[in-house]
Amino acid sequence: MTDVPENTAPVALACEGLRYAFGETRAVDDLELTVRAGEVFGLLGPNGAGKTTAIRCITTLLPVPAGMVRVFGHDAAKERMAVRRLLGYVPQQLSADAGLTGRENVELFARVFDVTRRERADRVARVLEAVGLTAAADRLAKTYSGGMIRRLELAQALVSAPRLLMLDEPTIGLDPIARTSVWEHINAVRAATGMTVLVTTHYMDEADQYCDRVALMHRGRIHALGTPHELRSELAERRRAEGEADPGPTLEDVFRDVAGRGLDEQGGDFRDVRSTRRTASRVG
Ligand SMILES: Nc1ncnc2c1ncn2[C@@H]1O[C@H](COP(=O)(O)OP(=O)(O)OP(=O)(O)O)[C@@H](O)[C@H]1O
Repeated sequence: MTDVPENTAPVALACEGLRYAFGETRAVDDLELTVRAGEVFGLLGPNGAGKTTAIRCITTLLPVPAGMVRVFGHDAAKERMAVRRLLGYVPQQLSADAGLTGRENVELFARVFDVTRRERADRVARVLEAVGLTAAADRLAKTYSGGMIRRLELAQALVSAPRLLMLDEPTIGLDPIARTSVWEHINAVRAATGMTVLVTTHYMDEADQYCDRVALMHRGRIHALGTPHELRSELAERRRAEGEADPGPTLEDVFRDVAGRGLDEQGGDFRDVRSTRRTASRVG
């Protein structure tokens, strides 16, 4: 499905016919996606849908063997460094070093991203403040809770002042209070900077609450796309037409409707995701 939203903001991310296969497995299969500048865009889908693979292609960690990925007009296959400079990325795996303090962790990223020496201390202090870690900045990361680790990783990704922030399951394994806190910090930075956010999550309630638009991905492709409200309304409408009395479908109902039986076949159900992030428990 090609998406050209009415939103006239510049295109932050465009994937056209993106494909990536691991041997016989087509992890990403003709992916078409347009994310506008300033959006919080949710890429949803069951385990194995291809979300992480797509993110790795966009972040240039995997090549783009077929199709096109553009980040603010830069071709991810041909202009890898230009794309990397525009991106912040928080992967599913742990990216913070438990043996360093919060501040040292962020400083490391600032150096990797060539933040000038003159700017560095100030920039590091600002992102630590933006994620609510100023008071804990000089404690070792191994003393942090899972939620603090996630916010530290957010600070690491923010220190290069990215225009597109990519978050792969930023709240997995966190308690509801920590989840809310992570989202509040993401939203505050987005409001302050106009940054675009692409996020994957298995939590439909979060997607509904915090994403401007969502795409439901299944077997490498986008099967539904719109605002959470639009997707819920479409399903409600369809169910009414079929004579089904429905109190109002949730985004989870939409997800089940789209993915259908495929979920069971794959053995992956977003509600059954128990793959609690190792990082938080290991370090937190
Ligand atoms: N390194 C790899 N080698 C072989 N197959 C892989 C590899 N990484 C992913 N795959 C396969 O590619 C498909 C897409 O996986 P991917 O991790 O992108 O899905 P996902 O939507 O991010 O899943 P999850 O929600 O569990 O993170 C799956 O069938 C997966 O088994």
